[in-house]
Amino acid sequence: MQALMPVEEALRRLLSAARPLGIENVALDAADGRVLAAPVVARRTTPGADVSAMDGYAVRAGDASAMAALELIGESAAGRPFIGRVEPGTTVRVFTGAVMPEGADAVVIQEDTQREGETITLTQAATPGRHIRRAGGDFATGDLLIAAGHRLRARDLALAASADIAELAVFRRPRVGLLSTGDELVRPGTGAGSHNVILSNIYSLGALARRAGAEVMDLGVLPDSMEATQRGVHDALAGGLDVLVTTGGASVGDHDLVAPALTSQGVELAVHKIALRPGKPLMFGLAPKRDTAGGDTRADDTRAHVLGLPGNPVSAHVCALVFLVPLLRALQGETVPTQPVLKPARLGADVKANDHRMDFIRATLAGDHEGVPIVRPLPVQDSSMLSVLARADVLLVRHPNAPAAAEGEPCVFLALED
Ligand SMILES: Nc1nc2c(c(=O)[nH]1)N[C@H]1C(S)=C(S)[C@@H](COP(=O)(O)OP(=O)(O)OC[C@H]3O[C@@H](n4cnc5c(N)ncnc54)[C@H](O)[C@@H]3O)O[C@H]1N2
Ligand code: MOO
Repeated sequence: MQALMPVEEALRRLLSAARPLGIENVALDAADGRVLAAPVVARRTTPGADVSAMDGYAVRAGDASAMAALELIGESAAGRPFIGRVEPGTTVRVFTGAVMPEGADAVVIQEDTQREGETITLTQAATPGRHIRRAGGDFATGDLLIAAGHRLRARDLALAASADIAELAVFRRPRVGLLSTGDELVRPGTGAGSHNVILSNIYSLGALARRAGAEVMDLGVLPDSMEATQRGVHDALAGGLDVLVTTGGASVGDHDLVAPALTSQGVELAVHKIALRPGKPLMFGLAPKRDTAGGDTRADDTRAHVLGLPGNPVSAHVCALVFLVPLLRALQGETVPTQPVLKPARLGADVKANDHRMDFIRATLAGDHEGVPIVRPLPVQDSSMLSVLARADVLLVRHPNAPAAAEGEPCVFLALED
């Protein structure tokens, strides 16, 4: 029997071929979830001046003891500073965010004062520097705020905006095509016969790919003929994709035509069959260079990445989590670990010794053992059963040839959702 390639080696080959795609500028409100291609550097100092942090009165701390009576000489509001100076014995009304008037070095909050006409009596003494936000306290012009390679979150967008930046340079979204194969497949909602299987993989793979930042296209279902599979692969590769994902037809049966069809279209398979359960028949290769003479002026790498996934829905999902999502992240310039990110847990049941395939076992996560979560395998592990996958919280990961382990022993798991 041919030795199967370890998962780590397959991932290494997949990621070593992935270069970040081109760069585009997008407005802030379109940048959520995109990966920065250039660092965000502050274009201003914030706050731009010393400002009040509270509604109250700007005073000179030296003459603002408790029960001091000060003459009110003006007002400073956010965006409308006071022109003038706080001299001894005087005060200026300030509001939150207002520039501190010259001469003042403290703010007494409104609740600690009494006002009678233009006389402000302090019921609390002022403390120097109290309730003042210093100029540049948040950041200063030229500060590095966010490094390139970072996936932007909601708060990063607000930070960039506050630094006077309206557009960000981000890596282009990968264009992913999903090509399904199998005579038996019909679309959901169309009343299929018992001999049919409902097309489901594109929905899980499409959602995972979109969440990982990709643009996803459904390229339809191919019948089980060599000619149709070759033509389908050819047409898909001609469509300017960055990643082509096929599902089904990956194994060794008479109808498993994807590997020969890919090879016939010039795809060099760097990975074919790996030591993974579920997901043994996985394939990965690079398509031939695209002919850019036909008007395709993109500057980035023109070789599409091709992932051939098994048809079994759980196998396809696990392969997408372990291979497709990291590939999409790498194509967007994110730093990606070359191994699945596994978290520690304790076993909630005995498990038997593993064979040579790395095993991703559908499992629940419940309770904890001294703060470490407890993982319990679900009783049925058939790679066709989506109800079991949906019921699972995590995938318990068993390394190749791991010995039997008892309830309570340490183990590791892969999260099913980010
Ligand atoms: N003799 C052997 N048989 C099999 C082997 C093997 O090594 N030797 N490997 C098994 C393993 S492991 C897997 S996984 C499957 C993978 O098979 P294929 O990738 O060729 O998948 P298909 O045969 O096309 O389909 C399997 C199963 O999944 C259903 N399917 C396919 N596409 C979809 C889709 N888009 N949505 C929902 N369901 C889909 C299909 O109808 C089949 O029921 O091979 C084992 N066999
Ligand atoms: O690898 Mo298959 O995916 O075990 O069912």
